[in-house]
Amino acid sequence: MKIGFIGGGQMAQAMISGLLSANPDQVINIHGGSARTQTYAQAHGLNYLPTNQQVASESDVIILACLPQHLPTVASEIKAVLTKQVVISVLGGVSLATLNAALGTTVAISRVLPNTPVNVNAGTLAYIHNAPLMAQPASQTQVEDLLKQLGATYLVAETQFSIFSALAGSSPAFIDLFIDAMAQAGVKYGLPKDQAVAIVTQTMLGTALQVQSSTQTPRELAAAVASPGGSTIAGFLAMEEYGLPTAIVKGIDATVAKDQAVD
Ligand SMILES: NC(=O)C1=CN([C@@H]2O[C@H](COP(=O)(O)OP(=O)(O)OC[C@H]3O[C@@H](n4cnc5c(N)ncnc54)[C@H](O)[C@@H]3O)[C@@H](O)[C@H]2O)C=CC1
Ligand SMILES: O=C(O)[C@@H]1CCC=N1
Repeated sequence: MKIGFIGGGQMAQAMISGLLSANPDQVINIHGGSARTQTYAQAHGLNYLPTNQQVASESDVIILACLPQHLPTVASEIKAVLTKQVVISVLGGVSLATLNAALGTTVAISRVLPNTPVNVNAGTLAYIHNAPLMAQPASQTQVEDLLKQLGATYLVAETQFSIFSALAGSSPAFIDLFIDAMAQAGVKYGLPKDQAVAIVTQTMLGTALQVQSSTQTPRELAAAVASPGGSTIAGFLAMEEYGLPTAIVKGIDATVAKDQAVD
């Protein structure tokens, strides 16, 4: 199976890194809007093609990884050569209806929302297939198997894509912000920044594994950390007083609103 990427930016590179780790022999065609994609392709042993149309005609699965605003141009370039290929779109906020209107109503399309940890095969990905793809069980399995190489996959209703995008697609940025803020506090108290980042990251990994394997809720696990009269409850209450939980929900509200405004 040949995979073709249209767009060679952050998300394409993260997916390519994950796909090649899972299968170093994977054939990947690619075209992007700038010369940088060609340089990137050469450095990673990809097959750089001079047009989006060639990527589309020479691939079995086409991954649309350009920006949402590039869709009309890209669709006009590839539409004529779409026959049996399956299209995976990772365009944030762009519905299957819009994709079908741009690419043709008979084209098999999967709308996918990945996140950057796909680059270490630890992504969180939402997917939903359109009717033509639903009518092709073998192609459906092909797409789902491809996505599973990149991380945990969730079949998500289209109405839930915006909140999924905020909680999984955008949240690596929010979590990076949290890690960095904690590490800054570490620096304030004399730790070297890299050591502080390593300590916070390891703690986050451990906590995530604990939440995943526990029957207790995150609130209950937090309560177990906060010894009566101890230091944790003092910090916890100060974070609440300064609005950390509200700030997070407001951030998610803004993220969802922006995503919903794309289509
Ligand atoms: N970065 C992320 O964490 C996530 C991104 N996405 C989606 O992935 C898509 C790409 O986002 P990023 O990689 O972050 O942006 P980016 O700006 O890093 O990459 C965009 C790419 O599209 C290319 N491009 C521009 N015009 C083109 C054209 N006419 N034909 C082919 N390629 C063209 C650019 O050269 C660039 O390589 C977006 O639709 C975004 O919503 C989805 C989930 C997460
Ligand atoms: O920022 C964005 O628009 C994309 C969608 C989710 C993550 N990155």
